[in-house]
Amino acid sequence: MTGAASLPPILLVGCGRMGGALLSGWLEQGLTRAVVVEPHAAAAEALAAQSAGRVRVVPDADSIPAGFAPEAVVLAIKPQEAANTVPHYAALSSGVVTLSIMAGRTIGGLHRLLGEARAVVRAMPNTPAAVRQGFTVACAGEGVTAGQRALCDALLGAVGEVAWVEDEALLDPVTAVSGGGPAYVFLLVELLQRAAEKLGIPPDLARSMARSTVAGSGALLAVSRGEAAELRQAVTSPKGTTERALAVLMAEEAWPALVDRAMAAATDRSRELAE
Ligand SMILES: NC(=O)C1=CN([C@@H]2O[C@H](COP(=O)(O)OP(=O)(O)OC[C@H]3O[C@@H](n4cnc5c(N)ncnc54)[C@H](OP(=O)(O)O)[C@@H]3O)[C@@H](O)[C@H]2O)C=CC1
Ligand SMILES: O=C(O)[C@@H]1CCC=N1
Repeated sequence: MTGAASLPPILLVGCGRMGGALLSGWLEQGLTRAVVVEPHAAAAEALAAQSAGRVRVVPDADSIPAGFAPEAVVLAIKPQEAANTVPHYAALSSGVVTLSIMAGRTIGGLHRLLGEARAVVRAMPNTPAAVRQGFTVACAGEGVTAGQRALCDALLGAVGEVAWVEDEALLDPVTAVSGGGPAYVFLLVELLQRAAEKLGIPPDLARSMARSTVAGSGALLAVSRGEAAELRQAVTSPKGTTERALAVLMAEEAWPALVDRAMAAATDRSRELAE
C-alpha cells in the first residue's frame, strides 16, 4: 500500500454517502489537494468546512480549475448517472487511473464511456468506511500499472480493508454480500427491536438492547480468531432458550433459503446495472 502522506491530487466525482466517507478518510490520511464535483449544495458546504481549504468543490465537470491534473479520477456517482456523466471526464482520465465504486458498472462499460486506453479499477466498498472499518473488494482492468493499483489500494485502504480479485465477475456477488451487507445487519437491529417491543419491552429499552447486541457482537467477532459458528455455539446452551430461537431461524426454508434468495436477487440487480 502507498504511504498515506504520498496521496497525490485526486478528482472525486460524486460526494454522497460513499464518496464522502472515502474523502474524509483521505483527508484524515493527509490528502492535500483534491477537486470534488458535487452538485448537491449541502454536501458541498459540509465538505468545504471539513477540508480547511484542501478540497475545492465544484458543481460540474466544466467548473474544474484549468490546470488541475489529478493522478486518480474516482467515480462515486450512482450507476444510473454514469452514461451521462462519465464521458465528461474522458480527457482528465487520460494517462491516470479511474477508480469506480459504482455498483454493476463494468470495466468494459467504463472503457466505452472513457476510451478504450483508459486504466480502470472497479471496486466495491461498504459504508463502515465512514468509521474506517470498511471492506472493499477491487479488480484492476487491463493496462492498470502496478503504481496505479498501489494508489487505488491506498485510496481504498484509507477507509478499511482491501481485497483484490482477478475475476471481475465476482464483483456482482461481492456487491450483494459486502457492499449491501451493512443494510442487512441494520435490518436485523430493526427487527430485533420490533420483536422486543411486541414482547412487552418498553421502546427505549428495546432500542438499546437491539443496537448494543448487534454492535457488541460485531466487536466480539472482530477480535475473535475462531469462526462465527463457534461464537454462535457459545451462546447456545443445550436445551436452552437460544436453541429454540435458532431452530426457527435455521430451518431450511427460513434464513438459509431467504439469505440465498436475497443475495441472488442483489447479484442479479448488480448485473442489470452493468450498462
Ligand atoms: N451507499 C452504499 O452503501 C454504497 C454505494 N456504492 C456505490 O457508490 C455510488 C454512490 O452511492 P451513494 O454514495 O450511496 O449515493 P449518493 O446519492 O449518496 O451519492 C451520489 C452523489 O453524487 C451526486 N451527483 C449526482 N449527479 C452528479 C454528477 N453529474 N456529478 C457529480 N456528482 C453527482 C449526488 O448529488 P444529488 O444528491 O444532488 O443527486 C450525490 O451527492 C453508487 O454508484 C453506489 O452503487 C458502493 C458501495 C456501497
Ligand atoms: O444498493 C446499492 O445499489 C449500493 C451498492 C451496494 C450498496 N449500496
